Amino acid sequence: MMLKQRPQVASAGQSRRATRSCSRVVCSAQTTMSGEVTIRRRPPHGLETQPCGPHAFRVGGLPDENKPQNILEEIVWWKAREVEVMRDKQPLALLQGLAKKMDPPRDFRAAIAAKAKETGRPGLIAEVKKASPSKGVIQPDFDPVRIAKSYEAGGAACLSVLTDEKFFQGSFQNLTKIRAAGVTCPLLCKEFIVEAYQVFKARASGADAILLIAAVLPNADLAYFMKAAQNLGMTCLIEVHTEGELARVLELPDVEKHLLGINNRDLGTFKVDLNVTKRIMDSEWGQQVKERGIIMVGESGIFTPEDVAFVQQAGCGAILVGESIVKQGDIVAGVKALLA
Ligand SMILES: O=P(O)(O)OC[C@@H](O)[C@@H](O)c1c[nH]c2ccccc12
Repeated sequence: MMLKQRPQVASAGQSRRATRSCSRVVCSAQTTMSGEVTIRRRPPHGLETQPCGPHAFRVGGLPDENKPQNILEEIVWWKAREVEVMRDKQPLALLQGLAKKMDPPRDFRAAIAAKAKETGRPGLIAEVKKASPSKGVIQPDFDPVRIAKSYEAGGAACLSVLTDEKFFQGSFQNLTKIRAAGVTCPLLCKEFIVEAYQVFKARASGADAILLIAAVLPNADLAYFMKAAQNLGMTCLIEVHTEGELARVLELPDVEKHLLGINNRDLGTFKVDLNVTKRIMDSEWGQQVKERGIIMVGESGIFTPEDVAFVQQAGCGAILVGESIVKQGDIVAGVKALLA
């Protein structure tokens, strides 16, 4: 099959100008087509200038460009520090040893494909989610193991477990606990991965799959983390939010062996719009996803069976759902109703 050309990517000079002219918001028109990474991995004047990490020391009075442009950038800057601290407590060599001793990972992609085939509906990745930066606490009565078991009983194909502590009130221990409780669904480690260290941490905590965010990671990093995950037997869910990002990630080697996802939530503005999935799947890049048989996951803002039908119609073979099911009194019934 002929691979079509990627949309024009703005030159480095153009994109620097664009970043400066819209400092605090993500420039949707610009990023929709280019697919270039606009998230900066470090504050321009260094991590010591940020209120992140365990060190109270902080340089004040610096220019605005040293403030994160949106929540995603703030999270990524925090992660840089968090990983340093984790590495001090648990060196990589130790983690690699632990990862080796784990039971082999389960096939995340196959579980989704099998469930979709069995039910004729998109395979559900049900998210164990206590809180989020946009909604605050979603489920105050948060028992991760009870929630995970209910998701499985309700018919989820796979589970997603948020491990970020600061912004989502999750933890790696939740992942470990859910795995130890005998849940058989494959587990996705929902983390903001910026270092290979976190890939090993995910596997050592019992994950079968990891999330990689195209808005944060250029293709060289995505390819590297995909290799690291593959070497450990894990699958990747590569998340995009624009046509340009999709065009870019479709060039990654072996991408068919993994999953792609479209996040309906703009992580710059928190706006959720299911039409993002429809628009991207209707583009020539969405067409390519269908032709190459890649499983696309519709992510975020899915509340009703009509929403499920809408993203299925758009071409999604799977859905990633948190809020609408985690806040149900009867989670088993809630999952069944969503998939009805
Ligand atoms: O709670 P919702 O709207 O159903 O969304 C779930 C999931 O898609 C969302 O939590 C998510 C999608 N991509 C992410 C990346 C990081 C953190 C969280 C996410």
